[in-house]
Amino acid sequence: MSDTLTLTRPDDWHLHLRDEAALKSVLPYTARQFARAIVMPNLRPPVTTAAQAAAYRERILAALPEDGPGSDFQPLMTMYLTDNTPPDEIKRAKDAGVVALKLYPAGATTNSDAGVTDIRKTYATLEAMQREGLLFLVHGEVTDADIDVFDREAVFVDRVMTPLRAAMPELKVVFEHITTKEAAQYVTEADRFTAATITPQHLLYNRNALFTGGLRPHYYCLPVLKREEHRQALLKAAGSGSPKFFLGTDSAPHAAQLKENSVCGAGCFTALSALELYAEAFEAIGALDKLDAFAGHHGPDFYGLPRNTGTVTLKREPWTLPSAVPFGEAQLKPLRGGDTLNWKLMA
Ligand SMILES: NC(=O)N[C@@H](CC(=O)O)C(=O)O
Ligand SMILES: [Zn+2]
Ligand SMILES: [Zn+2]
Repeated sequence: MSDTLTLTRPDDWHLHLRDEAALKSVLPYTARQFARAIVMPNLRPPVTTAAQAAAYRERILAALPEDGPGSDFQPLMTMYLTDNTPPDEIKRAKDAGVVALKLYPAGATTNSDAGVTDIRKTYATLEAMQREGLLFLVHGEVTDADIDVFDREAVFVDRVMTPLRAAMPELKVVFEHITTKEAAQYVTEADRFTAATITPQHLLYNRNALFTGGLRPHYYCLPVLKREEHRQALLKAAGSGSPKFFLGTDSAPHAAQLKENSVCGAGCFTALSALELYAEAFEAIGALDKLDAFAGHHGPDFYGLPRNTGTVTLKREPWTLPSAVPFGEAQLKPLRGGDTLNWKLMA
């Protein structure tokens, strides 16, 4: 049993950085752990144009430390797809360095009001993306009122993913933050144009974590945690070594007072200890040797980007995760805050 784990410098392929003071508070945590991250566009208002994405990238770069660790962090920008994103915006997006567009089914999650009401309305724009080589990142849940919250992802596979793949076979699609055995199986069996990200919380917890000793808002994210059989399927997929599965934390900060509220916002904040949490999950299934490729190879390979050079080191060294950190004027409570973690990322 090794006490040191050396990994290719990893990237986070699904991240929420927010904006302004919140951005300044959370960015250093990710910049310390990851070389690059795919930055989600669900700001208020959402990042729907190439110009907005370019401006957001400048605000992120301006919030980075000037030198030292994390100063070379690279944000990879995305745009928020709406029913009305014009196909000719895709060329402008590509020229502005945008790498992907994001599907939020209207009403599915945090800041998704401007999301897509019917994916068929966006097909002309998706065709332009397929042509230009931009990726399509999907929050894979249907939002129909008659579908049980726990079934939203499995129903999405049948109703949206399957027809989408048939209509747009060479569009690279990332099924984001998968949570079910149905999604894991779909991606496993799909061709090389389909991949998925998996979060640390969906590898470490099943839905019991939401209710242990009372309602636990900091474990609430979307798609919501599922039954143990689904967690097992995700662990199997992540630990399989398949290049279709890669790291995407979905670290999604919400002020503590909005999590610990009568209506709790969806999102788990994990940026502070992301690699440590993944190491814990991979170790639990005896797959630590698969973490390097999951965290550092499969993502850039699928996106068609170079792998990072350099390495990071995790040591088996217990440390206590802070129970809260500043978040602009507010406070932010990390998932597992106050707990002792067994792995520690070395500076
Ligand atoms: N995952 C979440 O629970 N929340 C994300 C949105 C998302 O990724 O769906 C957020 O922006 O807070
Ligand atoms: Zn999402
Ligand atoms: Zn997300």
